[in-house]
Amino acid sequence: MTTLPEGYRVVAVPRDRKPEFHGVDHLAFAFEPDEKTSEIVPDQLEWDRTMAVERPDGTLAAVHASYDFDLPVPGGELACSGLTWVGVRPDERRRGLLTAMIDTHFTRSLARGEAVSALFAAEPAIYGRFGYGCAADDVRLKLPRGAALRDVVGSGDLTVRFETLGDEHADLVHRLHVAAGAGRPGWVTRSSDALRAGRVVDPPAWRDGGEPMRIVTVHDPAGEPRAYALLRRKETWVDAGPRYPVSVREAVALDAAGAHRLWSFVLDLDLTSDVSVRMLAADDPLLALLVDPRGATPAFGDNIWVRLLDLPVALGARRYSAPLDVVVDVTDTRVATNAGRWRLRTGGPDTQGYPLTATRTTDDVDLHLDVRELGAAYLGGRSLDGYARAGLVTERTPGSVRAAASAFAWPVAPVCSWVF
Ligand SMILES: CC(=O)SCCNC(=O)CCNC(=O)[C@H](O)C(C)(C)COP(=O)(O)OP(=O)(O)OC[C@H]1O[C@@H](n2cnc3c(N)ncnc32)[C@H](O)[C@@H]1OP(=O)(O)O
Repeated sequence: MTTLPEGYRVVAVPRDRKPEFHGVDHLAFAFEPDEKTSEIVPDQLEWDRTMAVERPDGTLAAVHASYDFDLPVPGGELACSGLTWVGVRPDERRRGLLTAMIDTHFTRSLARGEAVSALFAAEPAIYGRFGYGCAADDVRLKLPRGAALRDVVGSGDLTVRFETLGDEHADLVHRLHVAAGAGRPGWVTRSSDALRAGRVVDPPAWRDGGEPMRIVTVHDPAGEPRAYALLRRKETWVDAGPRYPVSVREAVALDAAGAHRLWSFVLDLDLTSDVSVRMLAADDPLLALLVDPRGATPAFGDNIWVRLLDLPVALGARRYSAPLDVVVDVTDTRVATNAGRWRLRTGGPDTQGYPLTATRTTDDVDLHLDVRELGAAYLGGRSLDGYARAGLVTERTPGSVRAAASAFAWPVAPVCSWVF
């Protein structure tokens, strides 16, 4: 049932309505790109996945879009609808427009065979009500210049290049990004040429007084790239001398030696005082290598949010860390086909872990939970046991929460390294 005001309707937005689509987003997010920025930044939207709410007079009141992604999950991956560009005109807020768009998004995603949706939340209070669970934390650091790292064998054999980031780096960045994230749940890669190109653009308006974006690449003795960081320094002088901050947009490494060489270089740039980096996995090698992690003032924030749209397909697409046989009673107020009792039973393990089948059942319930908590636990980085302690998962059969928590947990921490 639509929540829209009378006369409003959800419509698809073709590319020739791009200025109107962008116009709503500019009002919602309070920005207006200059001409040069619009020229430089590629159009990353997929125009068969752009939707809006149209007012009775034919103008647009709200927009959203999605990307066609493959979401890496523990031991596998599956088709995922990456919700993005959600915006409602300020004078149309709190009239149910987002709610209507979410229902459209779910219906269209399911029709395309996308069993999950994922997003980054502009504000964390928005999406839980729609069944999205925050499935990963990321770590943010502010490292003092010269922060010491533990030794890694082979780091000294690697060489570093420092260049201005340009279109010519798009391929290298994409290749290393894909390879470095192999096996990491949540590590969505840039799935189109436009998204790949968008990662290496740097319009002057984005620089906030800093230098153009640079790229540090680390190479093995054969010249093959092993790691990169995209970063910007900002010229800053105080009475005591230079205090340039360094801001890292993204840093990935294929192995420990690459990570060590990369960070050794980035942490030792002349004139600088500190290095800020965001969106690291909770088990990123940098955190293990730091001699004084406390000195890096670690903070964490919500990273990727996941929504199960087709429960049996989604749960069947990943692997599990331990055998499991439980009956869960799932509440889902928006996708009725997910709600109710499911038996989750694993089969014999393969090389990735234990496969699982979710089947309808009328057997007694072992535990109750909402689809939001299932989404949060889906990538293996959030504990169902922790949610039970918070009263968000209810155990009927003693031991069932612990069993489910052990099975859903995964040894590699989930994270997505970029906001889509
Ligand atoms: C994936 C992404 O793209 S994230 C980007 C999201 N966009 C933005 O933050 C841009 C600025 N904000 C907006 O455009 C809008 O305010 C939106 C999209 C956040 C919400 O759109 P609305 O049409 O106002 O939402 P809608 O009226 O459907 O609200 C549904 C419910 O969510 C609640 N809600 C909506 N936005 C928020 C919020 N930012 N914080 C807390 N609650 C919220 C509403 O109060 C309402 O609650 P209720 O059902 O208890 O009454």
